[in-house]
Amino acid sequence: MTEGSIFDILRKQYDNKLPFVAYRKPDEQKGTVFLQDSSELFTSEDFLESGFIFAPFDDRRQVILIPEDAAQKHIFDTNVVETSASSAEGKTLLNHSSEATKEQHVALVKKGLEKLTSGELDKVVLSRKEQITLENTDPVSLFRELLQNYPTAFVYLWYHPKVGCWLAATPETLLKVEGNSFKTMALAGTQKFNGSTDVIWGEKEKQEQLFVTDSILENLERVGVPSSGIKKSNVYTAKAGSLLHLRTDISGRLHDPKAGLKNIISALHPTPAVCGLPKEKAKEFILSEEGYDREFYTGFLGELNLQKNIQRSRNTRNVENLAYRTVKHESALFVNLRCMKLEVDHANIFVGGGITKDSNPEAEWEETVNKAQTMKKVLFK
Ligand SMILES: C=C(O[C@@H]1C=C(C(=O)O)C=C[C@H]1O)C(=O)O
Repeated sequence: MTEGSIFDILRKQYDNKLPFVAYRKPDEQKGTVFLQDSSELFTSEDFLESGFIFAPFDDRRQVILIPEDAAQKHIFDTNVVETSASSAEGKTLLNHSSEATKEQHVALVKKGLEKLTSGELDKVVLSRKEQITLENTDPVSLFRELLQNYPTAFVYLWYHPKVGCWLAATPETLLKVEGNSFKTMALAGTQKFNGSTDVIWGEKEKQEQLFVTDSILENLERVGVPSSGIKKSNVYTAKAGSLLHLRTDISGRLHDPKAGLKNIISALHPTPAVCGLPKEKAKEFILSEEGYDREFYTGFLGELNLQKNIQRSRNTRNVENLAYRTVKHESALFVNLRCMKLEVDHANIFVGGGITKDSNPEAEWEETVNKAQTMKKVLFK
């Protein structure tokens, strides 16, 4: 499939109000498209189906599924994606955030700080929604811009006529499962990228990232993945667009991957990278105090139980093995960050940050302003 035609097909699907998703995984050249053949709203409860899932922050709400057997699948080459207009790189972006929004966010952070200093919470991720007025926005063109600007992110365009249209370039993996091995990451702590990844991190950032790592390890153990079977990288600095984060890679093995997917997802989601600690108390605070609906922001999305044929290695000594193919199931789920929801005449950008007792409300506001640039870069070009 040539890239020119795939974007035309996406536009047609969108104009026909039929569900679809187009995405490209981090650092990959190939993108994938699922085009659903009806406007039915499918859901997943146990994560046993195969397809592409789209899950909200609040895990009591329904998870949307594009089932593999109700969709056409295409692979396309993102390497040749050229955008017609000039690149957004280096443009001065308008800051549409009003003082009122700033005051509101700073007040929310201060409220969070009260719970942190009293010891009720150890960490809480607080966020806001920013509305940007748009004219004649073509989601497919925005998707192309995202592909070009963020090669190391998971970039997607997702649409369902009964739910809405979402795009993102997210740096965060929730869970990758291949056969019986899994990978996840603890990503938290933010600073602006100023030309080098060799930077110094403050105690606040180190602490908030450590909360995420420790909580992931504890929760995995709780669902039967012993810490002895888990590998953990050193903490390192990871670049995401014009931001830097602290990151730890975590990997291990599952006993029964397909049956255990629901278990492991509920152990991870929402991690303290997007919710807080203790999890339920932080979630309660977010739902009652943020004052808006996160919807799918800080939820997760991606490939669910897709079949992959694996040809056995040619190096094997047993020549008979060459005839075998093993079938493995793979899931690749990402946290929905650096995202926006497109409406008829505006976009909603969703941004937040982790608050600990050492947070400075003004600095937390600035962090959300910086995070909003990831989407603004493709909106204001
Ligand atoms: C909540 C967001 O990002 C998360 C919060 C971070 C932080 O608090 O430093 C960093 C990366 C993400 O885990 C967001 O982008 O909106």
